[in-house]
Amino acid sequence: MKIAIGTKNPAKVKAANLATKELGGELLSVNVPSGVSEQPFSDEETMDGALNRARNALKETGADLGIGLEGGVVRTPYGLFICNWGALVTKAGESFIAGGARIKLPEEVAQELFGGRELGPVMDEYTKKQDIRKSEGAVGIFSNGRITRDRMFEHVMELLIGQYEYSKRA
Ligand SMILES: O=P(O)(O)OP(=O)(O)OP(=O)(O)OC[C@H]1O[C@@H](n2cnc3c(O)ncnc32)[C@H](O)[C@@H]1O
Ligand SMILES: [Mg+2]
Repeated sequence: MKIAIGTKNPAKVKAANLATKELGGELLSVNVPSGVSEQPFSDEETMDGALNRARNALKETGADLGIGLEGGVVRTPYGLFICNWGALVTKAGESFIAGGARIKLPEEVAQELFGGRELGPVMDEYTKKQDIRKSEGAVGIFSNGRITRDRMFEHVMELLIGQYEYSKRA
């Protein structure tokens, strides 16, 4: 079985390794367009991004399964929260979707996003570190390291793999 993930981001690829561990086969990673803005601003847009990445990864590689993981933000009455969505699509055209953990962004970070900036560079500036999005992520920083971005996406992967398995049960 060939499984393709639509990104080269190491935090996402690390999480996607769970698919080959659980289902067997090999993992391919390819950079594909998400078809949504660089900084998705709603659940719907972030879900679309995840699905597009999964479908594009499948198309690009001819794999059996395609995976897309996408990060975004959502406005709530309690502030701006990060949101995360994953999609798994099969060659036969089935698709599964699952969501990940949410955590509120500090007001000063949220203001930068409302100003049109992307979370990735804003987080690097805020933490004075480089490429936070490829390691612990905003979720790791603001949860004091308890839930890192790869672990958060691993949880999404468990939900995707589980739904796929459930659909195949005898
Ligand atoms: O290479 P890709 O797969 O695009 O990985 P990415 O880190 O850019 O991830 P997304 O496109 O899914 O995320 C959309 C935007 O939100 C940023 N982002 C999302 N989650 C983040 C996190 O946990 N920490 C830092 N930046 C994050 C990210 O850098 C983008 O600007
Ligand atoms: Mg991106």
